[in-house]
Amino acid sequence: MSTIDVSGLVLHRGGKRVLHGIDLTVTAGEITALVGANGAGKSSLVGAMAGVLPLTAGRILLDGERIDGRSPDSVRRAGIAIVPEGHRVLTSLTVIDNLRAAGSMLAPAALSGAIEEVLALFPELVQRLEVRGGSLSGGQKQMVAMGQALIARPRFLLIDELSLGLAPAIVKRLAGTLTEIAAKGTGVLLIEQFTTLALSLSRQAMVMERGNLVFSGTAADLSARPDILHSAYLAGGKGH
Ligand SMILES: Nc1ncnc2c1ncn2[C@@H]1O[C@H](COP(=O)(O)OP(=O)(O)OP(=O)(O)O)[C@@H](O)[C@H]1O
Repeated sequence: MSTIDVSGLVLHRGGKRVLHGIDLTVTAGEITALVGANGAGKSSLVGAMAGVLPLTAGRILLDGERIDGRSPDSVRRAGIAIVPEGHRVLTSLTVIDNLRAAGSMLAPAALSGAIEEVLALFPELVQRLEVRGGSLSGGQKQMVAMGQALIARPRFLLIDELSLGLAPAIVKRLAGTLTEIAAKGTGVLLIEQFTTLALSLSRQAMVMERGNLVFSGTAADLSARPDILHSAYLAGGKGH
């Protein structure tokens, strides 16, 4: 079974220690939820796993091979793609050019096959291929952002906030696709502010509090422990 294994991950940002020794495993073919208050360190963790933020200490293994210290591009080529917070797309490029740009490392035949696969997941985009990114709705932007991450057929997808700023109907629709992506074998690490949604989609779940993991187990076990979530969100100072 394909896995990402993080151990002893310590990270500093702006001279401040923000992750204090994280151990976790993300497994292919399922969704793992990562929840916690604002500032708990979720984005920092995902940034470190994607090669964007350099570790102070610790290791990140992809199928047993070390990937920490590699560039974001190299991590991506190894099979880990990130959907950054805020459903960012290239606003002046059309939808099709956003997808082409994300797949520029692929040979032309592979690229058109990969674009077809993305459009099969997000058929709403078919009618909007020539629309500029900046003119899309938030939900459509998130589809493009997810499509960009999926274009290189990653083994793992790290999603920093699926639902932020999106209408509930769109979130539900995107959640369905996420389940489909995981069922096809991709491992998904899902940061999500709506814990009920995150836990309903996930098999495993983790809770972060002030740079530490304070829970790691099944989503079902966490759902039965509202005290853990309550205290994690209070610790952040901004209740959810
Ligand atoms: N660019 C940065 N430079 C310095 N410190 C940062 C930077 N970004 C975040 N931090 C700090 O890192 C810590 C973790 O923040 P991080 O954004 O990873 O948390 P988060 O759980 O993802 O929260 P959010 O949901 O608000 O994104 C916080 O103390 C934050 O102030």
